[in-house]
Amino acid sequence: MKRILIIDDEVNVALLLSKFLTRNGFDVSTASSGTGGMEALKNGEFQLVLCDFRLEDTDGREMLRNIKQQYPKTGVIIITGYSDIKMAVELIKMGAYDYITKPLYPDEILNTINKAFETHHALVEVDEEPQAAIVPEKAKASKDTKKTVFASEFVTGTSKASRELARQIELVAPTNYSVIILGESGTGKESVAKSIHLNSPRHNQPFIAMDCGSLTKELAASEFFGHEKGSFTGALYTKIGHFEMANGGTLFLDEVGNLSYEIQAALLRTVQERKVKRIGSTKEIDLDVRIIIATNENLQDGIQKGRFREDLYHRFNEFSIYMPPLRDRGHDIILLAEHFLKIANQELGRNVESLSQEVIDCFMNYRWQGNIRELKNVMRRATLLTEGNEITLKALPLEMSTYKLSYEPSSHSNGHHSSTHTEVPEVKENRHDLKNAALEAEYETIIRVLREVNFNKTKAAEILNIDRKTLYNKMKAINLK
Ligand SMILES: Nc1ncnc2c1ncn2[C@@H]1O[C@H](COP(=O)(O)OP(=O)(O)OP(=O)(O)O)[C@@H](O)[C@H]1O
Repeated sequence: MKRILIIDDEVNVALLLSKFLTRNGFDVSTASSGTGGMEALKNGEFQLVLCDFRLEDTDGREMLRNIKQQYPKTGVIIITGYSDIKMAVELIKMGAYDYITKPLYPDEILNTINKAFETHHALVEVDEEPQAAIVPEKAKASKDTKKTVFASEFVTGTSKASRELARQIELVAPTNYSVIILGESGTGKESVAKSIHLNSPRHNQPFIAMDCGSLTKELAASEFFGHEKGSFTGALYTKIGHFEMANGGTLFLDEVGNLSYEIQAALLRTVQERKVKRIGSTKEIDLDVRIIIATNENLQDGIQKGRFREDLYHRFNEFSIYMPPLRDRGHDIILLAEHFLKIANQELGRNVESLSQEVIDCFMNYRWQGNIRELKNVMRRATLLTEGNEITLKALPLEMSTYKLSYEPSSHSNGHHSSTHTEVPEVKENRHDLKNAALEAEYETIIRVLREVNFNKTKAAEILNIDRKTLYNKMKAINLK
């Protein structure tokens, strides 16, 4: 029998909770003070303690500390009077399994308790395994590697905006809060979602990213909830949905603003009930998934126009993070550029060392509509095009060189400004010139294909459907040979 101890000095609350949990099959005892609670723990074995944060003789923090010290295997859920993210972080860091806020909703309590028991059960099993010492170590090593690899790929930045972003990630990561990440395309929303996951207690569970922007109405339900073989025409195999895949971990939903109203309703139901059923199945699967969503449009606007459900928005919006556009991240632009230069050097077997002052000026003043993703592409391409040690304006896309003509170099331009104009490739100032656009597209395609085939020109020519000689000529024309 699963044993629970409720510690609450509001006797009526304790009694009601006790009755409700007993009806649901638990063996429940109650205590009305901290001292009484510790006494009860001494006399009986409890797997779980539900403890009110405010007690007459002590508080939840103190109780948690004592219980964790004396009964480390006992799970603790704290009941608090109000939702306070700082406190949630602190309690979870101290080892609380979770916390519930008042007013108490029976379903929510039961869900949290059931989840806690599942985890508790798993822990006991690991402890009792003969190779217990090896299993957790292995698990720890792999999750630590994941974290380390990600940390080496993620540039935190030093600008005010980046420091604030880092602070918010640190604050929300350890909790179970749903998070909305708002920001322009390419600002790093998915990277931040991953960072939250990897810094949360779920870090060794799956992180599943789902691009809702590309989902058709027909496919969406299947993608979210999965389906059984034969449940509709075309369902040739059983498919596991993204909710199920992410179970225990984090589900990241990108571009949620594009989901149809029906799917939004189904999503809300699943999130509320914490259960999922594959299409064509009657079996309900319990879910424990943290949801992080991203959008580059204003969801409030979607709500007003009746395109996005307000209840779903509030369900997701337990915490929101605003991603700064790259152009507002000051010197981070250069830190990121240098980071991408290092990666491109490794990928392309190059040894390009730095950016010229003109390139730095251009980067600091450019609009970066594609944000970090655009910078990453620009750096990859510039590294490929650079023969010497330093990336110069010549290696930047036409669009950027043209853009350069419209900005005033910043004060740290080092006096090299006058020479830059001779280095700028011949481009028309009209950015919408169709010929430029066509050239640009051709350029991008050639580089992409060359990379895909590891710079094998015969293969590249085949894919591009041109003869080798034409490819050579084109490569020469764009400085690639
Ligand atoms: N802080 C960072 N450090 C290094 N690379 C980053 C960082 N943030 C984002 N990137 C890289 O920039 C690219 C775009 O990032 P990401 O996909 O997270 O952006 P996004 O805002 O989710 O984009 P979209 O709106 O198009 O879905 C990715 O290749 C990612 O690896």
